Amino acid sequence: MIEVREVTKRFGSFKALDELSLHVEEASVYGLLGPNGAGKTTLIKHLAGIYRQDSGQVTIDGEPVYENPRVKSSLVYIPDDLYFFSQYSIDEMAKFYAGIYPAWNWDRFHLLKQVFPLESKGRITHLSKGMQKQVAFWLGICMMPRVMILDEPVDGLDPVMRKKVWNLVLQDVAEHRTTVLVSSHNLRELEDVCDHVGILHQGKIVVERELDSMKSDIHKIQVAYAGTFPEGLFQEGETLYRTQNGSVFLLIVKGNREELLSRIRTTNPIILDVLPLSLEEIFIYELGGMGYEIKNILI
Ligand SMILES: Nc1ncnc2c1ncn2[C@@H]1O[C@H](COP(=O)(O)OP(=O)(O)OP(=O)(O)O)[C@@H](O)[C@H]1O
Repeated sequence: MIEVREVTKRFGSFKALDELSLHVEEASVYGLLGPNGAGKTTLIKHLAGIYRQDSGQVTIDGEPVYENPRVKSSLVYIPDDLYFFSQYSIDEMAKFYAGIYPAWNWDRFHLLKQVFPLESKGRITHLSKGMQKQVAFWLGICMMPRVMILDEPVDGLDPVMRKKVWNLVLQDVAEHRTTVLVSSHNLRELEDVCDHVGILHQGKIVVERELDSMKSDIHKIQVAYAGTFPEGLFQEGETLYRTQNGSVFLLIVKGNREELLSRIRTTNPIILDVLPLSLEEIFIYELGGMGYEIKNILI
């Protein structure tokens, strides 16, 4: 389990993380979203034990991460900018990691040759960016980590390989209770794999939600009336958004779906439809409701 408590990190006088708190349950996948410069990589480098926070705590399974070899030996960090020893082949890199990761699994390494179509004797640094990313996952998965920290993980991978890589990671979450934190700009990508998503903005988590409950809690409703809109139909805070086109109203409302619908029916609408709502729309309306400049937060 990953726990970040009131962490602040300054670079000079600039506060990159501002009393940030975050919690990731064991065997779950947490998606970290945010615009450029929000602080995602800075946070991730704290989780990987590369940066030391100015204040606050960063722990994994209750132990501080920074300068803690025991925690690091069960943690895999796949950064956006990968690094491999310049002369090493995949086989040589695997031998190197096998020597430092106690849970390294050679059977997995050989089995995964079927998934990653790469020549394991060639130099890694001669491979393309996407192929090097495949190597990072191949080796990372063989370390049998308890925690995986992934920064823009599938950036550079083709769609087929993205799917394969996510399948492997999610299989470990299900079978080995691996805990995953993944940063991305792509909400659509996170929607398929995460069970929690947090949005980071100017060094703070501004929204954090469990995806299943979020989707069942917010609704897009189209409704039309012969007369005027029955003001007072919704309580304060229930309506996140309302727009009117002639006699038709488009509403984004929070609450129990059946309860909301039966309440609306009592006002005798001439049209009442529930429309599909994407995760992206939910975040946009929620953030808008909180007074954030949405276009600056979600891309
Ligand atoms: N080593 C550093 N020295 C000074 N400022 C830094 C340093 N690292 C990060 N920053 C600043 O901290 C802020 C957060 O940077 P960070 O790389 O964490 O953002 P990010 O959310 O990962 O952005 P992106 O999506 O562009 O990768 C930025 O304003 C950046 O300029």
